[in-house]
Parts: sequence; structure tokens; C-alpha cells
Amino acid sequence: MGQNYFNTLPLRVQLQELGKCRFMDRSEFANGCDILKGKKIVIVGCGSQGLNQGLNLRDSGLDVSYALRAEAIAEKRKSWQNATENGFTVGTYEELIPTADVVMNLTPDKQHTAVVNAVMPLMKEGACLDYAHGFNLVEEGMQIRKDITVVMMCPKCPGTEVREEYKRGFGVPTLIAVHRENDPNGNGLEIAKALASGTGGDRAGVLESSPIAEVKSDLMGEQTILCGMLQTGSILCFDKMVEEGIDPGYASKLIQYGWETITEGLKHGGITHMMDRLSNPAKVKAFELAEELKDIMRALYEKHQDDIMSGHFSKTMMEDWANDDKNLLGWRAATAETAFEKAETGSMDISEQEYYDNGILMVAMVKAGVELAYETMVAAGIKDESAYYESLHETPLIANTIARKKLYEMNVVISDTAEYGCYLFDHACKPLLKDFMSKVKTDVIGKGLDVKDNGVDNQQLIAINSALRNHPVEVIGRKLRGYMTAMKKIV
Ligand SMILES: NC(=O)C1=CN([C@@H]2O[C@H](COP(=O)(O)OP(=O)(O)OC[C@H]3O[C@@H](n4cnc5c(N)ncnc54)[C@H](OP(=O)(O)O)[C@@H]3O)[C@@H](O)[C@H]2O)C=CC1
Ligand SMILES: CC[C@](O)(C(C)=O)C(=O)O
Ligand SMILES: [Mg+2]
Ligand SMILES: [Mg+2]
Repeated sequence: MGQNYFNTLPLRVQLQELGKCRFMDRSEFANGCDILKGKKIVIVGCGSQGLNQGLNLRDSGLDVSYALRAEAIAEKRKSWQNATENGFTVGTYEELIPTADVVMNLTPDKQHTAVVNAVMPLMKEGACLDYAHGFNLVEEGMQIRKDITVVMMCPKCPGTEVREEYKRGFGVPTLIAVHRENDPNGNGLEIAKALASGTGGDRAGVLESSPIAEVKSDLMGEQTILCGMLQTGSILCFDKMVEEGIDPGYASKLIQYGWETITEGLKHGGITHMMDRLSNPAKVKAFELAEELKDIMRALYEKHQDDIMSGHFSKTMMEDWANDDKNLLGWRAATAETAFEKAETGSMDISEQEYYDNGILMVAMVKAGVELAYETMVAAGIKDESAYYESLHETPLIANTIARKKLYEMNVVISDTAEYGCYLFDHACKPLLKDFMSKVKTDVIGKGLDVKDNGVDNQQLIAINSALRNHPVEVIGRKLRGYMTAMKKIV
């Protein structure tokens, strides 16, 4: 195992790299992916990111093929099926890597050291190696041959949504970076820009960042609000409703589709708009619950960020890798056994508004989780734009996966690294919320408020509305969503 690269750097460089974040201007992508036209792109791995990035790059006119393990080809595994059914050339590392101008390493993080050690000797002089997540570079300190350019092109969303947005003629916000140790020709940024353009990311917004900022923010987002919070919230809200006598089929449906429905509000107008979808008394209640949740969970969010920064998280996850993924597999199996996962979802109609009205606690959990994740990341030196993408922006995209097939689907689509961190958070968060959950009733989850009229105190409502609109995640969110809307009009 290599040394944690981040921990080897002087503090000055650590801070410089953590703070690297520039929202790129659309004009910087005027040449699209032209510099890669006629070049050979070989993707290693054809899973969640591999398949979907490859489909987009090919549709953008680039030459894409897949290098898979010999066993995957011989056994016609899922990765082989994904690639061949979509008409791509597939070959072994020996057949394809030496032809590649760009090798995209889209295998699970756990495999990166082995994969990179296998492909590096086969790569031609001066080729480029791309990652979609920098764990291997930053946490494992992978050393790459000095003639190779190392870039990162990281869509800020699950692989499935990378493709769906592209098919809609758009893209997903994407972070690009060049590894400061490997830019021998000084053209790493141009290559990363072309990859982001080829996947459609430039139509949604691209951040020029660093591998360090990417890793420390991506891990934090996925462990807390994006996956951990939604998993904990699903399990606790379901158990609560059933305990209070609500039909399990209704409870299951309210949660399975509820996250997607209420977080649709985030896409349109952030937390402010999500909360505006509630009646005034419900908004006051959700605000109060969120404040309480933030007080209870703040230390846990901070612990996750601290452990990510110090390398404790990566060290313990790598110990699990070395232990045949004992924790990951045990937690995965335990999740499948939860009452929420096992419940049959009812066929009753639930209107869009009912998801808000009967899901006040879920709204409060989203608000608390997004704000806490954002606040904690920014306090650790991560820039507002990255913190926004890794919290508020991506939450609806993860919620979409739960709507498809509950927590199972979310945990299949996200990376194994995200799945491990999600369980870690979930196991710490559930006991923390025990007392809180014992006090809540069906008025905030399952049935809606039982009020005779919608009257509220004017001054209280004014103060709440002001707090909502002026939270820093809302300020940066309005700016970034404004760019996305403007770009959508151009495309
Ligand atoms: N999942 C996501 O949506 C996101 C992932 N990322 C990052 O993208 C990268 C890829 O993650 P993801 O798409 O989830 O990965 P997947 O788990 O979906 O990748 C599976 C692919 O990797 C191959 N693979 C597995 N083990 C090996 C190995 N030892 N050697 C070679 N190939 C192997 C599999 O092929 P085989 O058939 O041979 O097993 C399969 O093609 C990661 O760095 C992740 O952090 C970034 C953003 C989001
Ligand atoms: C949220 C999890 C993620 O970081 C992602 C889809 O962006 C991952 O690692 O899968
Ligand atoms: Mg991510
Ligand atoms: Mg991730």
C-alpha cells in the first residue's frame, strides 16, 4: 500500500489544493472535444461510469473501446455484455492499452492499484490516464510514470444519470483536474476539458479543481447527505410509520418516491423552494425539526469530514478491502433485511403535494443534511461551488435511484466507496436519532399536520423565510442554477 499523498504535502500546498475551484466559462469549451477526435480512447471497466461515459463520448464523435480483464471476456461477464451489446470493440489489456492515447480507469476504487499497475507498463510513451475519482492518487499515493499525463474528469452524479442527461441534450456538472505530479506536456487541462465536453458536462457547468479537493469533498457528500442521510431517513421514517399503525404499503411508497418528489423542489429553487411547497404551519414545523436535527447530527458530520481529512476513513476502508470486504458485505446484507427494503410498495395514488404534506420529517432531514454537509465542507476549506455540487445539487440525482428500486438500487449504482461510507454513516446516525425519533408522531411523517387553519405568527414566518433564503448554500445555489438555466437556453 502506498503512502497517503495528501498527508505527505506541506500544509501550504494542502490548503492550496483544497481551495482549488474555478467555475469555468462556457467560452473555454468552444473547441468541444476536437483535440481528441481521431485519438484512441480505451476505457478500463464497463460498469456504472464506464458504460455511460463511453456511450456519451462515442455519440460525441470519439473513438472508444473497452479493455477488460481476460476472465471477464472469457466468461462473458456483465461488463463484456454491456460493451458488446452496445457495439463497442472489446479486447484484453495487451490488445488495446498499447494503442490508447487516453486510458480511462473506470474500475472500482479498490481495484485501482492493481489495474494501474497492470496497464501502466502497456501504455505508450506520453499517453494520458484519466480517473473519475481520485482516491487512488490522493489516499493511496499511487505513483504514475512521469511521461504519462494524469487527469480527472468526474461527473458529479451517478453513471445512469450521466447518460440520461446527455440523451436529453444536456449534461451533468463535472469536476476536472490535473494531477500536479503528472503534467509533463502541460496539456492535461485541455485533455480533461475535451473529456468533459465529450460527456456533455460542459453544457451543465465545469469546475476546474484538484484531485485533493475532489476526493475530500466527494467522500464527504456521499457519506453524509447524498447516501447516508437518505438511507438512515428511509429506514427510520418507515419504522416509525409502521409502529404508529400506518399501512406498510403506504409507508413504503411515501418513502420510495418521496425523496425524489420532494428533492425535485431542490432542483428548481433550492431548499427555499422545497420548503415553500409546504403550508405555512408545516414549513414552521419542518424548520424547527431541521434545527433540532442539525444540533443532534452536527458532531457526526464533523467526524466524517475530520476522518476524511486525516486519512482515517481511507485507512479503515482499505483495511476492509484487505479483509475481503467483510464490513461492506455484512452491511449490504443487513440493509437488504431492513423492513423498508422488504416491504411491498402499495399501489395507492399519492399526489405530488401529498408527498410534501405527509413527509414533513423527510423535508426536514433533507434540509438539515444538505446544510450540515455544506457547512462542514466549507469549514474544512472546500470551496462553495464544490460543496454545493456535493450536497444540494446531487441529492435529487441520488433520490432518483431510490425511486427505481429503493436502497438496493442506490447502493448498486453508486461506487463501492460511496456505499461503504453510506453504511458507516447510517450505523452511527440511527442510534444518534433514537430519542428524537421516539418523540415524533404521524403528524410529521405519514399523515400530515392536523390543524384547523393555516395561520402562523407573521414575525416567526418572516424570520424563517429570511433564514432559508440567506443560508450560504442558497446564495451559491442561486448563482450556479442561474448558470445552468442560461446554458440550457444556449444548448
Ligand atoms: N458509480 C458512480 O456513479 C460513480 C463512480 N465514480 C468513480 O468511478 C469509478 C468507477 O466506479 P463505478 O462505475 O461505480 O464502478 P463499477 O463497480 O460499476 O465498475 C465495475 C467495472 O469494473 C471492472 N472491474 C472490477 N474489478 C476489476 C479488476 N480487478 N480489474 C479490472 N476491472 C475490474 C468490472 O469488470 P469485470 O467484469 O471484469 O468484473 C466492471 O466493468 C470509481 O473510481 C468511482 O469512485 C465517480 C462518480 C460516480
Ligand atoms: C454520490 C456517490 C458518488 O460519489 C457519485 C455517484 O457521485 C459515487 O461515488 O458513486
Ligand atoms: Mg460523487
Ligand atoms: Mg464518489
